[in-house]
Amino acid sequence: MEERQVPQVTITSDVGLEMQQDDTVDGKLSRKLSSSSISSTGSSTVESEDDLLSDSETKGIVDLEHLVDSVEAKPWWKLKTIVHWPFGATRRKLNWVQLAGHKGNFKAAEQGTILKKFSENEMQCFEKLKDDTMHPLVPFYYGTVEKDGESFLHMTDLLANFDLPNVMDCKMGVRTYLEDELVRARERPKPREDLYKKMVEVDNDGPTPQEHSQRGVTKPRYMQWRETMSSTHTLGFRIEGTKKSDGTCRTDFKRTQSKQDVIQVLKDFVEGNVSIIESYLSRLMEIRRTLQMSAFFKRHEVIGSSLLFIHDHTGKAQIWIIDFGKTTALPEGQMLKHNIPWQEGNREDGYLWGLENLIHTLECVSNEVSSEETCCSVTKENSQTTETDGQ
Ligand SMILES: Nc1ncnc2c1ncn2[C@@H]1O[C@H](COP(=O)(O)OP(=O)(O)OP(=O)(O)O)[C@@H](O)[C@H]1O
Ligand SMILES: O=P(O)(O)O[C@@H]1[C@H](O)[C@H](O)[C@@H](OP(=O)(O)O)[C@H](OP(=O)(O)O)[C@H]1O
Repeated sequence: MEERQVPQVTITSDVGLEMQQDDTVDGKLSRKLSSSSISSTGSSTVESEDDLLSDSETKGIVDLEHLVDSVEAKPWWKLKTIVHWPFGATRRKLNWVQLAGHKGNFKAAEQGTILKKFSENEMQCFEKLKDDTMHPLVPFYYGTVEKDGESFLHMTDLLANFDLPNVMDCKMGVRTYLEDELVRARERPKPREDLYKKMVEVDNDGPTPQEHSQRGVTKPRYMQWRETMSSTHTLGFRIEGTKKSDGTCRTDFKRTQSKQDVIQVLKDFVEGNVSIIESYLSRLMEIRRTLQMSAFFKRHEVIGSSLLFIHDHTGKAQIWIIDFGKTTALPEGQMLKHNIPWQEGNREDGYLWGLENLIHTLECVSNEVSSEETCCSVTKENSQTTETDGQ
């Protein structure tokens, strides 16, 4: 698969953002996304499908606009829920990568924090998560901030404590759209040309003859196609993107479907480092334990949420649960199992089933890497024996 150089984005607290390389995202010129492309913030539930635009250039290294005018200048925002705000900021550098989602959704903030475009739904999730066992698994949430009528969610930048981090976004669950979206599309089908184009780019045989002739596909149809093309359908998770410390960034995993293909991507991501794999495995098991105990998790349909894997050369490896834009509360008294098949109406998301498969897939990576190491050391020993024999 194609690998692209990642432009280094340097963010400083006093001078804002400096691009050290060219302003490209996945090899194309980055551009501002239409403000209507905010469906990931949860607002798609109230918009008709044709109000939404999509952007195939949304993933990769992003030009994070810094909203702080200067360290000395009076900050423009109004903190609604202040937990902690380190105003005595010092100059810092940050290489930031956005592996999924919509471009323009994130802004740089001070000292290890970022701002994400406000979504009422996600905000409510963060508020509820404060009192849940899942709290240590999600970015720390500081509250909302406002600027010129635009609101943001202020949270920990999970990359901040890593040195040249390797990052991977893994979208969890067997379903990536809300049941509501399906109902709306059925009542008022709105074929979208942008989604049609994205589909054709990957597979010209993807659209039906009718979709070809109208040059449009509906959102759920596109999302379902994405699920079946990738491992979402078969494994309950899919890799959205990876960025490695050497600067290579890959977001072209739309056809990464088989377990063996996923193993290959994971292996490449961890570069055969057994200790990193072990750290990730133990964190995944901790996540599984925590989710099984979480009241929040039981009472929410978790759609489109990702596990963000981060490790660096120091051996530090961690995973967090991110993106609650489409995580929605169930009616009072209803609970989900998260590991049974989805049937329209039951709102099951297959999250725990996907997590189980992800753990198993990573264990396969561990086994493969270990057996390659054993195989290598046996080969080495043999060649040493041969060399000695030959002397
Ligand atoms: N707290 C964080 N710290 C560091 N990186 C983050 C954080 N939150 C998100 N990211 C980066 O941004 C990407 C997109 O995040 P997220 O999924 O929250 O955005 P989104 O626009 O809601 O996405 P989608 O449209 O898929 O719902 C992630 O893949 C990750 O690379
Ligand atoms: O990964 P792709 O192939 O680029 O497809 C996008 C991806 O599935 C996003 O998760 C989705 O946003 P939501 O999760 O917010 O629905 C977006 O919908 P959109 O085009 O309506 O924004 C899709 O276009």
